[in-house]
Amino acid sequence: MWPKNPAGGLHANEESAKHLVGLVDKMLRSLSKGLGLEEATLRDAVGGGDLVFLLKINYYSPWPRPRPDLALGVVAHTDMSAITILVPSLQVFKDGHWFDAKYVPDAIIVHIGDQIEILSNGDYKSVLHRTTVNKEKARMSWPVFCYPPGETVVGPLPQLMSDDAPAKYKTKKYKDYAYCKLNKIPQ
Ligand SMILES: O=C(O)CCC(=O)C(=O)O
Ligand SMILES: [Fe+2]
Repeated sequence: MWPKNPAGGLHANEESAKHLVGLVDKMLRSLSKGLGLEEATLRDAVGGGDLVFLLKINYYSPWPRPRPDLALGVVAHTDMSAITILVPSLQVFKDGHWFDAKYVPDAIIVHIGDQIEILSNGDYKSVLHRTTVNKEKARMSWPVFCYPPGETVVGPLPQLMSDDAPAKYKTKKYKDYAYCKLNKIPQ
């Protein structure tokens, strides 16, 4: 699916994919530990070695109209993935305000996606984010969405639930979650 041009593009993509797989593995281990669980818990819950990595290329053309600050590239949303890896230059919502996640050379952003929020029964929050447009410059972003195979059943982890902490989310197949999200049907 990867085009032959630009030359070297395929190689660069394969190399970065290798690093990404390792990084995501580390992140999921740390996130599991943060919940007081076995390191492999979240990774196993999102499909283990079958976790899907989807690279999406976004192109935002310049917006040479009055008040580009009022136009949005992508409206506010959370990602339905487990986690998303991308380079910062978007806005995230925290404590009732939008903040610029400034570009820091060599840094990446890791979004918690909906599936990790569900598995953690709300202990981790799927980040609400959006993108803006620029008057003169086009902008591109290359987020990688990491999500479970469609048949994977995702719900709050039983280890995290008790009489005091009942399930806050439904348990369902990822493909059914994605269908509802994409079609704006309540989960
Ligand atoms: O363009 C970006 O930086 C992020 C895009 C985004 O949030 C998405 O594609 O889900
Ligand atoms: Fe997003």
